[in-house]
Amino acid sequence: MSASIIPVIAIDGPSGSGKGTIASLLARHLGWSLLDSGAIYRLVALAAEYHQIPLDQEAKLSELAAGLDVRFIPATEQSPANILLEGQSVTDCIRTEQVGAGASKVAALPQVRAALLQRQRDFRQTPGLIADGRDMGTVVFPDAPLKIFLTASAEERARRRYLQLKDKSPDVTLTSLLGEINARDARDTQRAIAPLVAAPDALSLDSTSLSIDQVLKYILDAAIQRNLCAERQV
Ligand SMILES: Nc1ncnc2c1ncn2[C@@H]1O[C@H](COP(=O)(O)OP(=O)(O)O)[C@@H](O)[C@H]1O
Ligand SMILES: Nc1ccn([C@H]2C[C@H](O)[C@@H](COP(=O)(O)OP(=O)(O)O)O2)c(=O)n1
Repeated sequence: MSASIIPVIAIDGPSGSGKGTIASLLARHLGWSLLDSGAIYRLVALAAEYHQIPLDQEAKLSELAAGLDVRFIPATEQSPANILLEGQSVTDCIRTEQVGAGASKVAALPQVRAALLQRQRDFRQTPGLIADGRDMGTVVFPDAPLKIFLTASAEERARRRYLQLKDKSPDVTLTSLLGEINARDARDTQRAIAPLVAAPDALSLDSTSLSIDQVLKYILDAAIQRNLCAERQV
C-alpha cells in the first residue's frame, strides 16, 4: 500500500491537553502504529545536553538530529514502552519540564525540523498511524483523513502535569508548571516555522471538563464516521 493511502489520525495541541495519553490508547485500541513526535524533539534536546551543544547552534543541532541514534520499543502486555537514546533507556528522563523547554527551543529551528521530517513520515505503516504533536495535521501529514486539535485551559493542563510529575519530581509546584506551560505555549504558537495552530480541516476539542474516556470516544466516533476503522466498543 502506498504511504499516502495508509490512514493517519493526527492529534495536535498544546502541552498537557492529553495528546500523548489519547494517542497511545487509540494506537493500542486500533492496533495502529504510534508516533510521539514531541519525544523526538525531546531526544534532540537531551542529546544536545549529552554532547554539550548549545541550543542556538542550528547547524550542529540539525546534524545531531539527522544522525540521532534512537529506538522506540513499543509497549507489550508484559512491559511498558521504552525509548533508547544511543543505547541507553531515557524513557523517563525526557519527560521533565526542563527537557520539554529544551525541546521547544530546538523545535523552533527550521534546519532541525527539516532533518526530522522524513524520520517522522517513516512511521506511517499499515494498518494505520496515530501521530501526536504540534504540526502533524499541518506539515508532517497534511493529507491525514482525521485531524484533531486537542486543547484544555492552561490551568487545567498545569494541574494535570502537576499530578503527573509530583511524585517523580517533588520540587515541582503548580505555579511553576503554569509559568512553564504558558512560556512553552507562547514559543510553540509564535515561532515562524510550523507553529502550533489548528489545521483548517481539524476538529477542535476542548478537553478541560472531559474525561480521558470521553475524549477517546469522541475521536473513535469521528474515525468510524470516516470509515477509518470498524465500529468497536471502547
Ligand atoms: N481528559 C483528561 N482528564 C484528566 N486528565 C487527563 C486528561 N487527558 C490527559 N490527562 C492526564 O494529563 C496528563 C498529561 O497528559 P499528556 O497525555 O501527557 O498530555 P500531552 O501529551 O498533551 O502533553 C497525564 O497524566 C494524563 O493522564
Ligand atoms: N510535532 C512537534 C512536537 C513537539 N514539538 C516541540 C514543542 C513542544 O513544546 C516540545 C515537546 O513536545 P511534547 O509533545 O513532548 O510536549 P508535551 O508532552 O505536549 O508537553 O517539542 C514540536 O515543535 N513539534
